[in-house]
Amino acid sequence: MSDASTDTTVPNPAACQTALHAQEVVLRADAMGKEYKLYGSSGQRFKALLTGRNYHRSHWALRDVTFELRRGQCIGVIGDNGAGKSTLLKLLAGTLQPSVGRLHRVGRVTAILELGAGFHPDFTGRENLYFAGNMIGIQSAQMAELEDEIVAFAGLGDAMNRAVKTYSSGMVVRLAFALMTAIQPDVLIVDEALAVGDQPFQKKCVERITAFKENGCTILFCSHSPYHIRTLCDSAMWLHKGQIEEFGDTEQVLGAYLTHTRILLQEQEQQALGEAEQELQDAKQIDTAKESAFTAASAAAPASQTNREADTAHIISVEVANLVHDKEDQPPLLDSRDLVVTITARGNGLERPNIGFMIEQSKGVGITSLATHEENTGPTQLEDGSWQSVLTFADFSLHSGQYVISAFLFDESGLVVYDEWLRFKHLRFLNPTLMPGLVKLPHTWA
Ligand SMILES: Nc1ncnc2c1ncn2[C@@H]1O[C@H](COP(=O)(O)OP(=O)(O)OP(=O)(O)O)[C@@H](O)[C@H]1O
Repeated sequence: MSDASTDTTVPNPAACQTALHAQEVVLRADAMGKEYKLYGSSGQRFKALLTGRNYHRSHWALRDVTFELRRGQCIGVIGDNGAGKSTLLKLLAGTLQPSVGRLHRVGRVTAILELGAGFHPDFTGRENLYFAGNMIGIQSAQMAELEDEIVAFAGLGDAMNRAVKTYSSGMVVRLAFALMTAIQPDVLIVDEALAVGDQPFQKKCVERITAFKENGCTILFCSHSPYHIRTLCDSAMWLHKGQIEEFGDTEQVLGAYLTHTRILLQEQEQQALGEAEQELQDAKQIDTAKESAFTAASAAAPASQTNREADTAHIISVEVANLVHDKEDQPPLLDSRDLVVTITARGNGLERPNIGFMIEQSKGVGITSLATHEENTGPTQLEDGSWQSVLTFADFSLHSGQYVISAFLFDESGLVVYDEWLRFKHLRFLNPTLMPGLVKLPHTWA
């Protein structure tokens, strides 16, 4: 406990901007650790208080964490559930104190962690800008200048004049994000915030974070999405059981982490081998239900009038050509050498969306993922305004087996996932070969 310290110099952004320069260390953690004391009961906690003796079990959520962040770096933090990511972010944000080690922060650090935590429920949205703004170092005079822009970004209209306790959680999130990012900080700490709010708002959040990055803001970004980390971050940190397992180039760290998760997955699969067949059956039933529900909805109304809101971007259909339902108890057979998948989607206003595709073995081993923004080949707009991509694998090279297809709809930048149909279409493929393995990859012999 004794040697823990947090050293914080803050909120004068203008002064900080001039004081800082590229390559300057804006945040340094030195042998930092966080211990949680776990008591069997409140009685034990009480006894410990009275007697000063230890009645707790120690749980180190983080141990020996040492790293530094330089100005302009964008770091993605990944790790399994319980690896210590949130704990690290809270320590860096200053909402938790380290049990051991030191943390040195320079400049304005803004954390988007527990959105809305600083609002007073009885104050209106507008009053809360001044109230909560004050708590994060924005004085009234400065807030008066920022107010219009924050109100416009939050997009809450007249609700700004209602008490925050009457807001939905989505509205609180909008107000909180708009407020927290009204001033570009030196360090921005974001915990999965891209997953909040509705589609257009998510997009605005991503655009704002990207703009901060381009302006030299240091960003520490925790996400379960390797895609977001790959796209936004130049370095990645893999936390494992409270310690830094790897820290460095995004691709290398993501590669190591994905290998780790694949091994975990395989181990789980081995254990659940017996259950897998059952799952397959269940998944098939869900497919059939989803497909027939969709067919019914489409038959009843044009796509734009199904039970989704017309202005919400979404996938309309995923069709695989040449599937033959030849066996009752098995997924349909691909009766062709080519796999041709047609994905149709409703976009968002005038924006040209992007479309993604993934194929896995039925038991969960990923084979390949593709997306139009990765290959600069966006979908085509149809006469009714929807968007369509047709993906063809000529001479499909997978070996015989059962596979499952997922489809994704992204925004124009590829950073916001508008819709996903996970493990939606199951199929069987027969490709007799004498050789073991999963796929015949393109190759040459010499
Ligand atoms: N307040 C607390 N008291 C006791 N243990 C805690 C507390 N908060 C977190 N922990 C424990 O610390 C460890 C790290 O938790 P943390 O929330 O930082 O992990 P995480 O990587 O963010 O997980 P997830 O991805 O599931 O959000 C976990 O074992 C968790 O159970």
